[in-house]
Amino acid sequence: MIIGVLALQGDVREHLSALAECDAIARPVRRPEELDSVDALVIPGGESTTMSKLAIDFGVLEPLRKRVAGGMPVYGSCAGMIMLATEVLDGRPDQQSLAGIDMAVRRNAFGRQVDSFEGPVEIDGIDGGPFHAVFIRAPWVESVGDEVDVLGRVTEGPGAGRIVAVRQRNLLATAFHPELTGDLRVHRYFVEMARAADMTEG
Ligand SMILES: NC(=O)CC[C@H](N)C(=O)O
Repeated sequence: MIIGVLALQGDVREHLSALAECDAIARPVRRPEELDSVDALVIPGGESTTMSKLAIDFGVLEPLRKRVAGGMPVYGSCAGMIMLATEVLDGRPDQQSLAGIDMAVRRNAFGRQVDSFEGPVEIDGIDGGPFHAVFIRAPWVESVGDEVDVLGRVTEGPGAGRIVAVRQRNLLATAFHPELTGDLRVHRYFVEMARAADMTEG
């Protein structure tokens, strides 16, 4: 099983090394044929408006939408979470998303008060205590549909109570950046998700 990291823009290298540390085979994905050769995908943090524009330029937006709709396991962090949402609030009018997770996310939601902050986030299904979550011009999830599992919320500071980790079937998203803190638990969780999906597909 090979996990791709969407490498149009953003913190690609950090995700590749986190996945390697989880003993997963990982490689960057930019073009449709590279997407065809992976079984699962990580969409990194960065800037969702730029990423969506580059996805169109590289001809990979529609292929990505098809893979997401077809059940490929995807993990999106921060800008990646925005890319996975069905609805983007405070987005650019021409911003495109992959419409995988039935949720409305608000871009730069915490940023009205502070650019970045760090705090503890407990994630359902991941043991070992709360994450030290790093939020950088992060979105939060404003609302979710019935099929979405809320996995984590901010517990303190600006936006306490806001949803910042969700899962819908094979799609996982966090508003924070576990690839920046050396805590591999979210990546391990995703690698397990991807392996389980790979097994059921045969
Ligand atoms: N760290 C991040 O990924 C920031 C996300 C960025 N604010 C966006 O709108 O895409």
